[in-house]
Order: sequence, then structure tokens, then C-alpha cells
Amino acid sequence: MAGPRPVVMSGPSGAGKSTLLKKLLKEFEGVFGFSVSHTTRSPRPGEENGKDYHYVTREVMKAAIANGEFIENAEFSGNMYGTSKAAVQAVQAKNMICILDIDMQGVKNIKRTDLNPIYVSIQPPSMEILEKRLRDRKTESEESLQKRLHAAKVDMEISKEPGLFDVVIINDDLDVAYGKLKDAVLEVIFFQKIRNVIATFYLTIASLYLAFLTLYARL
Ligand SMILES: Nc1nc2c(ncn2[C@@H]2O[C@H](COP(=O)(O)OP(=O)(O)O)[C@@H](O)[C@H]2O)c(=O)[nH]1
Ligand SMILES: Nc1ncnc2c1ncn2[C@@H]1O[C@H](COP(=O)(O)OP(=O)(O)O)[C@@H](O)[C@H]1O
Repeated sequence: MAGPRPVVMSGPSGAGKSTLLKKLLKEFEGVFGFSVSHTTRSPRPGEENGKDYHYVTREVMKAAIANGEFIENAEFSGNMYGTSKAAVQAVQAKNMICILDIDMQGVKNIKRTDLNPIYVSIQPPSMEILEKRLRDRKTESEESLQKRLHAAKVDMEISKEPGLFDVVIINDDLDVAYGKLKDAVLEVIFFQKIRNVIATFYLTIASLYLAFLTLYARL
């Protein structure tokens, strides 16, 4: 796929993916753009339709998947989640680096596409800390929390698979983890800046050439 390499962030629910990627989107406004997924789960207080997720019914999501509108989709903790082609294209059309926040099934499915992202795994320091963070976040019912903890155990095991992720970050101290995330995506930022400089250079040359032609035609 053309354009800068996207960044895939994955890891157990509660590991800190949203917290870290929001920091990145804020510090590098205009450089990174978030791929807004579709989900059948209900919005949490403070979440916005079209910004955090596109909140849809199972019927709508299934129809869109059948229509070939999704790059990948998965069932997580009793809900459907998926990345639409339009979500990624919307970011890439703005010449921004696309960031995807997806689960392990999503990672495995994206690996079968031509998206070619950098794969970053965000992991909690321990299951105990993960559980505490999820409880303190106060977004889950006991049932949903248990499902997430179960999925987390599986995720933490699979993440050890060599070569699955380019970088694995243990999110213990937030600032340290954020520093590591920035290091991981630095290469993409660097090439994005070079691309922009080249694009500006060619645009300037083209404008000068047009101006010259207009002037020449008048003489
Ligand atoms: N495969 C896939 N997973 C997604 C997508 N969007 C979100 N997820 C994952 O779904 C899981 C649950 O997300 P969410 O309900 O927002 O809970 P949270 O991660 O605990 O904040 C997380 O692991 C997300 O990374 C998507 O488009 N595709
Ligand atoms: N390094 C950290 N130390 C302490 N709390 C954290 C840290 N990173 C994230 N949190 C908190 O843990 C909870 C889960 O983080 P969140 O970003 O929602 O995880 P995810 O998006 O992976 O589900 C949130 O309440 C967040 O404020």
C-alpha cells in the first residue's frame, strides 16, 4: 500500500494502548492519524461516535463485512471490532501516518494484507497490575472484566512468539513506555518528514515552471 508505513498497536485490554497513542497523537498532531474502527460495543462515557469508534449494530457490521468494506475484523469479549478500508484511507489521504489499535486476531489478519505496518505490542508489567488498572478504569462490568483478563493471558503468551512484533513495550512507568514508543516510531516519522520535504520541493518546482510558462506565453 502506498504512503507512509502504518503503526499497529496491540496488547491486552487495559495495557495502556489508548493512553499511549493519545499522547502520540497529541504530541505529533498532523503527523499521526487514528484509524477509527467499527465496533458493536456500546460507547463509554466520554467516547465519541466517529472519533473513538464508529458504533454500529451487529447487522450493519456483518453487512459491511460481507460487502468487502473491511481490511480485518474480529470478535473480542462478546463484541465485533473491525478496521474498514475507508478508516485507513481517510488517514492516508491526509498524508498522515495511520495508527491502528487492534487485538491479536487483528494483528494476525493484518499480517496477511499488504499494509506492511510496524507492529508494536504494549504489555502490562503483570496480570495483577493489569487487573488493578482495568478495575480502576471503571469501564467494565465484572463479566466483561473477566473476559478481558482471560483474553489478556492468551495475548501475553502469544506476544512472546518470535517475530510477531517489531517492538514489545512493557508499560510500567508511563513516561518510560511513551519514550520507547516514540523510539519505535521514529523511523516512520523520519521518512514521513523526508517525503514531505520532497513533495514540497516538487510542488515548488512545478509552481515555478507554471509561472514561467504563463509569463512566457504573455511575451
Ligand atoms: N481486530 C480488531 N481489534 C480491535 C479493533 N478496534 C479495537 N480493537 C481491539 O478490541 C479490544 C477491545 O477494545 P475496547 O472495547 O475499546 O477496550 P479497551 O481496549 O479495554 O479500551 C482491544 O484489544 C482493541 O485493541 C479493530 O478494528 N480490529
Ligand atoms: N503506565 C501506567 N501507569 C498507571 N496507569 C496507567 C498506565 N498506563 C495506562 N494506565 C491506566 O490504565 C488504564 C488502562 O489504560 P488504557 O489506555 O485504557 O488501556 P487500553 O487502551 O490498552 O485498554 C487507564 O485507566 C489508564 O489511565
